[in-house]
Amino acid sequence: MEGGVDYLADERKKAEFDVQQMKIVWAGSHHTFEISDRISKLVANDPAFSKDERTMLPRKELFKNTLRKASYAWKRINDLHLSEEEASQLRFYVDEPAFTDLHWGMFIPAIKGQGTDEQQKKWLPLAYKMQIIGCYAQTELGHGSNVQGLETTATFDPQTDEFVIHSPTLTSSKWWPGGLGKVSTHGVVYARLITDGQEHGIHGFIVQLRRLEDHRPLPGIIIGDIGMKFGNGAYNTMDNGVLRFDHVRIPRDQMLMRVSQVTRDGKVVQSDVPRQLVYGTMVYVRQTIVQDASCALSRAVCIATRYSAVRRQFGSHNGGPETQVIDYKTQQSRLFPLLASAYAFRFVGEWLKWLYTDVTQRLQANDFSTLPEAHACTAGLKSLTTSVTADGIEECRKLCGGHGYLCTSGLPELFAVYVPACTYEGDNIVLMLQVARILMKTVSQLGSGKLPVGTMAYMGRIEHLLQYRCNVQKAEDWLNPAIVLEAFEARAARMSVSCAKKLSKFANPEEGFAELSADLVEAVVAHCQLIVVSKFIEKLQQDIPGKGVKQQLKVLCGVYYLFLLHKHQGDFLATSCVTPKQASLANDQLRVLYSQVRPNAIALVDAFNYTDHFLGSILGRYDGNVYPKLYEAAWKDPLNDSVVPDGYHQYIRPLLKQQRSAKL
Ligand SMILES: CCCCC/C=C\C/C=C\C/C=C\C/C=C\C/C=C\C=C\C(=O)SCCNC(=O)CCNC(=O)[C@H](O)C(C)(C)COP(=O)(O)OP(=O)(O)OC[C@H]1O[C@@H](n2cnc3c(N)ncnc32)[C@H](O)[C@@H]1OP(=O)(O)O
Ligand SMILES: Cc1cc2nc3c(=O)[nH]c(=O)nc-3n(C[C@H](O)[C@H](O)[C@H](O)COP(=O)(O)OP(=O)(O)OC[C@H]3O[C@@H](n4cnc5c(N)ncnc54)[C@H](O)[C@@H]3O)c2cc1C
Repeated sequence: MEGGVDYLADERKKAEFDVQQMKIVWAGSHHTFEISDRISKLVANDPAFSKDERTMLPRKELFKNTLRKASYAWKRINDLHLSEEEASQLRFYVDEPAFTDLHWGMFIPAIKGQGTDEQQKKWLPLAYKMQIIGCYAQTELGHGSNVQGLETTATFDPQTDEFVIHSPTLTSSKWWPGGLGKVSTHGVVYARLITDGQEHGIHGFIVQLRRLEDHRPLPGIIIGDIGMKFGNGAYNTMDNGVLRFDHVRIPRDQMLMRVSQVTRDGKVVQSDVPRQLVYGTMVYVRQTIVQDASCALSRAVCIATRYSAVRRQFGSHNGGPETQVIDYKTQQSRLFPLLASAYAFRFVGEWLKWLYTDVTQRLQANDFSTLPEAHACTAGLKSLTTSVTADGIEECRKLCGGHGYLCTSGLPELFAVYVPACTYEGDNIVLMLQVARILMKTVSQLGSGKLPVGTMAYMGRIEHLLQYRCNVQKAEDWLNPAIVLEAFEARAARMSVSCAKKLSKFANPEEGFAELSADLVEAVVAHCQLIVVSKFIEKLQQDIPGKGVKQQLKVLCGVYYLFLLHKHQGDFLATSCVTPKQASLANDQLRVLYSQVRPNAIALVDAFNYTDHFLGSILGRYDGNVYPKLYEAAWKDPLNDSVVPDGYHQYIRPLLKQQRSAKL
């Protein structure tokens, strides 16, 4: 803090809860708090990880700088003997998308999830020591969402006991894989398996792409970067790549064979593992993306909240200070639901991590019963949380007025880095439609004796939910979690049943599904919002120590669900889950909750425990010392290196001269 002055000190004094305890709730445990606190400071205090110039660097320099940081991070991880958890925190706080994200986040998980024990034994030690660097090469120029439509082929040659990997068309070129363009030595490449002239669907293959000696592509491989992406700096630190194969041969044992095996004589043997496990890495990453959504959103909210307390506009009385913009009700009604959503996504992410761990343990014991639930929850929640977060970051930029548009606010880069999350790991609409299929299947099975399970269990009470009438009579009734849950359950169930009824009128169900897809997506949103609300409410049933901490979380939970109710009141009214009067009472209660958040707002964002380095934002500085730092930063722009700009003599002077002579 400059001169030790904390311009937000008065705001911090207003807090009605124990911020230190809230930091632990946010981190998930004492243990994770301690690690994230220590590692974030370690990164922040190391000048090698500085990120000042990122938005101004040309691509080549930017990329080289990322390589430098990634290699230095790896050195620190080894020198300090960091655990896997600490190492992943270090990469997180370095806060620069890099090939290492794909190596650790997809290449290794793909081998772990789809490789046999033998394959894992061979490849994982090399990958763990980074003696090979891997990417996840699935998407092609012509096909991304439709995985079954991929064109790359892997044809078994029984003569040599090899697969021949080939790109038969331009559209079969691999296109997008991160880390592929310039760095990866290996990839898990997804291709159509062909043996004896027969097709056997999409499978993963470990393919070496570059020579380990000099990094040149292996024969038959064309490889490069796909070009600049949205924004300055941002995701351009990543070498998303293009890759073509011209009959590249790999040994048979490099097909990932947990799901199916190809024998020496070219027979395909299915194990008792479901074929959907080929998609398992995506389920894993979608789960991590839900956790990341709370990080990205909380970061934007932290910047917008601190700046809203610093910024003043209008309302000065007798020469006194103007009003802090955070005190405007409109500012609160845009900002506080995002603050509440950040907490909501944190808790649903925590729960999803638990669900995923549970599913993984079951899979290891050959119990595949919970795989559809894992697919539905990861697909639906990935879509919901990334869409809200991407929109939320942009809303935070607007909440910061003009200064939010400056790169030094940190928000443009955060948005540019974050927004592809709505597309990668499954386009959000495509994933919602996957959940819609599962919802419609669940509704169609009601009454068959097969009880819905997991997050669909509420559908088992369909008779009751179809008859439900909300009995809210006064605004405070909306603070009762049981009432809220039932209203959200009834809305989701009724929207699904309504879609199912409409679907049943179509002779061809696929045609009906396509025709009704926009309605189905709305039903899925209602279902996913119910999951988030219910997991927030479940969190509040836990023992949460610390003065006022649980109370603050209750307020945020109320803001989260009442804001949703207000925003989607069309759904609630159309399905007769609430009356117009009850919807209006919900909004009254929401305003009361906003005023309860107000004194705690700064402390609630301090609880994220972000360093100024990680936030990367002058507007979001911990000390609130915004104006001098903005002023100082402007002078560092390369345009200000000279008083008279380059190009003056060539372009400005002749222009001015011409104007003068025209006047004369
Ligand atoms: C400066 C600021 C810095 C700030 C930084 C801040 C924040 C950073 C934030 C986040 C970063 C976090 C992480 C980053 C990580 C990654 C980004 C980088 C990499 C991205 C990688 C990728 O994108 S990899 C490619 C991903 N591709 C996809 O997701 C494709 C989507 N398509 C599909 O999944 C499928 O094709 C499909 C599901 C849409 C359809 O498949 P198909 O086989 O045709 O399925 P059917 O519809 O016929 O269904 C068959 C049955 O299978 C079931 N099923 C489908 N999928 C799954 C599954 N995954 N698991 C289990 N089961 C599945 C389906 O339900 C059907 O079941 P039934 O037969 O029972 O009906
Ligand atoms: C930054 C970034 C990093 C990536 N990293 C990787 C990586 O490491 N490895 C990798 O393999 N891939 C990667 N990808 C690719 C990514 O997974 C795909 O782009 C993504 O799955 C979306 O597929 P698509 O591009 O084919 O979109 P499309 O499917 O072509 O989508 C275009 C539009 O069509 C709509 N649409 C498509 N199908 C339907 C349907 N059935 N019904 C209704 N609407 C539909 C979509 O909603 C969207 O609006 C990355 C992408 C990005 C942007």
